[in-house]
Amino acid sequence: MSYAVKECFLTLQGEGVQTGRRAVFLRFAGCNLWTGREQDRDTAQCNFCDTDFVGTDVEGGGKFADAPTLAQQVERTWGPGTEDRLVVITGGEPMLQLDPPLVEALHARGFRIAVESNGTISAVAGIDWLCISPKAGTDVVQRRGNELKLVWPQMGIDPAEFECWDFSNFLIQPMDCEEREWALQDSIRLVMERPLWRLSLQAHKVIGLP
Ligand SMILES: C[S@@+](CC[C@H](N)C(=O)[O-])C[C@H]1O[C@@H](n2cnc3c(N)ncnc32)[C@H](O)[C@@H]1O
Ligand SMILES: Nc1nc2[nH]cc(C(=O)O)c2c(=O)[nH]1
Ligand code: SF4
Ligand SMILES: [Mg+2]
Repeated sequence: MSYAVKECFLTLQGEGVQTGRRAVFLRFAGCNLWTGREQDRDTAQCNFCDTDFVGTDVEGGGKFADAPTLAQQVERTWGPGTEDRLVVITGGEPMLQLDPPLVEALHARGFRIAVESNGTISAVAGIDWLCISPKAGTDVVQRRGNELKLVWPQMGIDPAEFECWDFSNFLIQPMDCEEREWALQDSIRLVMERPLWRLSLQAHKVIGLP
């Protein structure tokens, strides 16, 4: 299978339990909950997205004919060193494209594979760190993973409904939006009330990394 990649770049993981780790970000183009066009945002199933995932035009992006070619691009982006290699596969929705051959090709090059997914498509086997971020009104089928990261606030979602799902970590991430100060304060309130949850700030935005 070929892969449509928006961008591929080196940065620090800015979200969740792995915050601060050096990682190659592989961002796939396309999502099943929004077209990515601003004129469709209001009617989309997910309408607070902070990411441009349309096209294959940014640094390291493009169409990749097969898994080894794409894994080679990830390896090139990591640079020298074979220790502690980490790739974070995101999007758009990565589970539209991530498949067993790509998992195998990345593992063969010594990468641990982290994935950021909305959970509406079952995750492929072999992922080393799975982050699921549920969106209100969607059918989340992937109810097991390493971290559940809920962007907050979202109308029509009660965090309590996730607490029996099979995750090792539960995170609340304030929504980056016009009302971000209110989103932060309400996230703090929620974590204070429900100590199972931890606050995830988008550290990369604070320190000015992509
Ligand atoms: C751009 S999404 C791509 C991966 C996947 N489609 C998903 O939604 O999990 C990456 C992460 O950013 C989060 N996110 C998106 N928009 C956000 C916003 N405005 N504020 C805070 N987090 C946001 C998502 O919930 C997800 O955890
Ligand atoms: N530095 C950095 N960390 C991130 N963690 C999750 C991201 C995403 O867009 O999926 C992201 C991102 O876009 N940049
Ligand atoms: S599901 Fe993820 S990529 Fe898709 S629109 Fe929502 S936050 Fe953005
Ligand atoms: Mg991002």
